[in-house]
Amino acid sequence: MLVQARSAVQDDWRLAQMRALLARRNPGAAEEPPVDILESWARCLDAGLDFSRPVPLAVVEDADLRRRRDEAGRVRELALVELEMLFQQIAGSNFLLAFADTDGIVLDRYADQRFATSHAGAGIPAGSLWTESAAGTNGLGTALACGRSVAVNGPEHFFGQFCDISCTAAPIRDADGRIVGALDASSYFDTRQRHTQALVQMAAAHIENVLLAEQRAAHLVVAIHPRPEFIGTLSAGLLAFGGDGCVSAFNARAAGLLSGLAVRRGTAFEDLFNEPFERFVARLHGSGTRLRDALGSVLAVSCLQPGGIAARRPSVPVSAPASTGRLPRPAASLPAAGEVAEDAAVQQAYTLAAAAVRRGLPVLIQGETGSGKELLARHAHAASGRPGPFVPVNCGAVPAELFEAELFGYVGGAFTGARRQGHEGLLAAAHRGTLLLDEVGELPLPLQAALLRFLDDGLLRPVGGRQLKAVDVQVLAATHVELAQAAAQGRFRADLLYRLDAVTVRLPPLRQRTDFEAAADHALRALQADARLTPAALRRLAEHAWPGNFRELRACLARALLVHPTGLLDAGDVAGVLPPSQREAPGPGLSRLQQGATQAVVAEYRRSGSVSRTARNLRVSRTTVYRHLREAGALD
Ligand SMILES: Nc1ncnc2c1ncn2[C@@H]1O[C@H](COP(=O)(O)OP(=O)(O)OP(=O)(O)O)[C@@H](O)[C@H]1O
Repeated sequence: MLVQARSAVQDDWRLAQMRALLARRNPGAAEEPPVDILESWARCLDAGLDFSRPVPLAVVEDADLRRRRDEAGRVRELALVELEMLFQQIAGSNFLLAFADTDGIVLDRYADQRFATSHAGAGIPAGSLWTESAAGTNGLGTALACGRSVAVNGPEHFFGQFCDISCTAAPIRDADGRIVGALDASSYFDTRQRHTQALVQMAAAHIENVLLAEQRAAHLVVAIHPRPEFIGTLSAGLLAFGGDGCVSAFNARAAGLLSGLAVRRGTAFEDLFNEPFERFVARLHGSGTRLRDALGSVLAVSCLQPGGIAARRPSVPVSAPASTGRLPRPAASLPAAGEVAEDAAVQQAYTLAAAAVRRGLPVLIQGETGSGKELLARHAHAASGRPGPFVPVNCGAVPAELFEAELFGYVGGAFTGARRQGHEGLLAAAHRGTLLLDEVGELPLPLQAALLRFLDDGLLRPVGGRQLKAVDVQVLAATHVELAQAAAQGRFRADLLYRLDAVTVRLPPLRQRTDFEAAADHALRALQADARLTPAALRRLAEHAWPGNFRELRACLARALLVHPTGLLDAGDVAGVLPPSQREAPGPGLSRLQQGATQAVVAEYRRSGSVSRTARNLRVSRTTVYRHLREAGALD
């Protein structure tokens, strides 16, 4: 395969050169370089690249980047959700994740703060071009060129300038088997992690499965695996069949599980399995169907999508997705009209929470009071597609001694004051739905143990009763305190924290949101449809720290409308209803609210690195930023 057109002698010579160079670059490496790397080096040499003369990284214009993002459409949407999931899984390990289109151009990147600002991380901006012919052997370019997942470790990069990073990338294919993009994870060579390649491959495989089902919506899609418990996981093979009984799409796992048989688009069902297609369809159940392949192996089969075939045969029910559920589901749920979510961090929180609940993972929602945690939880429930109800419970509002009975239910006469007929409890009420444990940090310690036990086995033990009851509940938890800190201080069980925070989403406080003006405008119009804030009033509101977030904002505006029923509010009008400490000129002995505002300004200044950016992001004047920075002694 390697440089087939050349003579064997030339090949040997070039191969020896490449091996020698790789060995010189990486003297510690004992192993022979992988064949994908050697082949890639050969392609780079054929393309006329010279490793001693690196070319500058090419970056497309903003307009081109925007057009490409639009064109990537659904694949990009799915890739962003996967990148967010990956980001959570490998967070903190100093890496960068990227999605690139088929031309090798990075459309989106997610990075650890540390890596993003490092020399290597800053070298992989959105819009940068990573084909082999432009950047030599590298994760994205090489995965796109060879059509397989690859890891390119440090010195295996063709150009020396990338030798301190490691990339692992996987191409994404659509239902027709065409490459439609690629995912990549890059980190410093010396801190690379072994499991990253598997995670990236799994993310790409999941996108491929969703594309297969969506692009063959009118076809029968089945999952196959030798062991029924693996149906519904990423190890299952997927096969789509058209009405003619021929394969119309398949994933790589299906080809692997049916190795030895000619799995191709167009192959007839009967060439793969020992049964006529029509008979198979007639007896196909949601799950638990068995099927013998043409080589005699028995497979468990489950119908994921009946397609048009169900219309002809109403006897084909769709199996319920397993809780590992990496199966196609509706698109991510973003807030509805009337709710404000233009801020990128907020949108990311919504998308991530939706992606997590579709996989049945617990989600921990972190955010200040009134920042919209419950609203986000309601959206996550809607996105999960679970048929049961959404049940919110405020862990701080129920007296500790009654909480166990509230949560797990009780049998009649279990304690003084108990109802005669007993009470089913909130977890039972949330069966097949979602339970939100709001202010979960307030959960009394003994109840934390009971909740942990429930999360482990899904069984309810009603107070005073003996009978266990199995329920299916998606648990979400919300908190305004840092639970990790509470766990370190022994106020919260660390093992419960690990169960609840499989995925953590953070809602930014109102003062850090880039959509603050829209939020204020929306809150005002919800109170009085024809009311309006002047630009000066908006600026004045943006200077306030809003420790109570949306709730405080609404209360302030309601007060302003009481005083000014005409509804046209100027800076002075809103200043008049802000808490007193916010109206005074700042002086020594700052109030808590002022301290909050100062902290917010300092945090944003440290994050963005400039006074102008801080002013723009927080929507306050540069003078205000300077004032707070001076107060905090944060100006050099
Ligand atoms: N993005 C938004 N757009 C418009 N209104 C919002 C938004 N987010 C929250 N709100 C409104 O703000 C109020 C508080 O929201 P929510 O109860 O979800 O906050 P929370 O973080 O759960 O509060 P707490 O910590 O006090 O429980 C609600 O009335 C909600 O409708």
